Amino acid sequence: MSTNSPGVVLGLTGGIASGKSTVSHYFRALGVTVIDADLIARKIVEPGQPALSEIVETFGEDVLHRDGTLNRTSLGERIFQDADARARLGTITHPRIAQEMARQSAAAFERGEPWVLYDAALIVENGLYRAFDALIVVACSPQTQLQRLMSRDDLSRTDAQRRIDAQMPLADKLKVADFVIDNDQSLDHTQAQVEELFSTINERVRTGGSARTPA
Ligand SMILES: CC(C)(COP(=O)(O)OP(=O)(O)OC[C@H]1O[C@@H](n2cnc3c(N)ncnc32)[C@H](O)[C@@H]1O)[C@@H](O)C(=O)NCCC(=O)NCCS
Ligand SMILES: Nc1ncnc2c1ncn2[C@@H]1O[C@H](COP(=O)(O)OP(=O)(O)OP(=O)(O)O)[C@@H](O)[C@H]1O
Repeated sequence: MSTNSPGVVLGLTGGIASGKSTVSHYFRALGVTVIDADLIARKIVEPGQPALSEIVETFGEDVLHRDGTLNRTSLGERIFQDADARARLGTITHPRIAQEMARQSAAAFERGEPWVLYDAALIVENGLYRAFDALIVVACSPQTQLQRLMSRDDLSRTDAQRRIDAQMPLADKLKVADFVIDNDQSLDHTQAQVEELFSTINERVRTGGSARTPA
């Protein structure tokens, strides 16, 4: 997800179900272009796409529905409990996701937008945080994360915990954060933080061409 871009690109990350999409929604409402890795990850595995053929070669026909679409539950069961399988899937999907994210950010800069946001769960895991002008980490307590994941995706405690454990602990992501959004409280509380951060970023980009805290 290296950006190499002419404009300012911020990363937005955090653990599964920590609230990245929720935060993205509030940034979008303020007019920010948010480039969503999960959405792109879905598009690149549509029937006919080369990534889907590579997934079938690697994981077998069991990861397909009868109609030829990807069985996400089946692939999820394989990869969330097996680090090697996750790595193999990443070699198929991540370069393609990165390429499409770069294409979308270039289009936003062509339109004259001063900065864009990349929403992706694995920015820190993949060592890509240095490629961003600044990194926003969405945080909530482990209990909140587990409860929200179980209820959103209708998962058992064991399956939800397995998905959480497939990612780096929040504490490690916080170490490399430039900005933290606390999403352990109400949605209003989160929205207010996004609005304040939006002003801070705009001001820094306008005056310094970067979103980081000036040295
Ligand atoms: C395994 C798949 C099919 C499961 O699909 P499912 O619909 O159940 O989940 P969804 O795509 O909505 O992902 C939900 C969340 O799971 C987490 N997640 C997804 N892939 C991974 C992974 N390889 N490692 C760790 N966490 C992951 C992320 O927090 C993501 O936001 C899907 O997640 C996938 O294709 N993953 C590979 C692409 C990828 O790495 N995506 C992460 C964004 S870069
Ligand atoms: N502050 C909040 N209060 C109550 N519910 C919330 C709050 N923030 C998020 N949620 C809910 O928690 C769930 C997870 O949030 P969200 O989908 O935004 O997380 P995410 O980080 O984008 O997840 P993923 O990593 O799977 O893409 C959703 O059902 C969402 O509606």
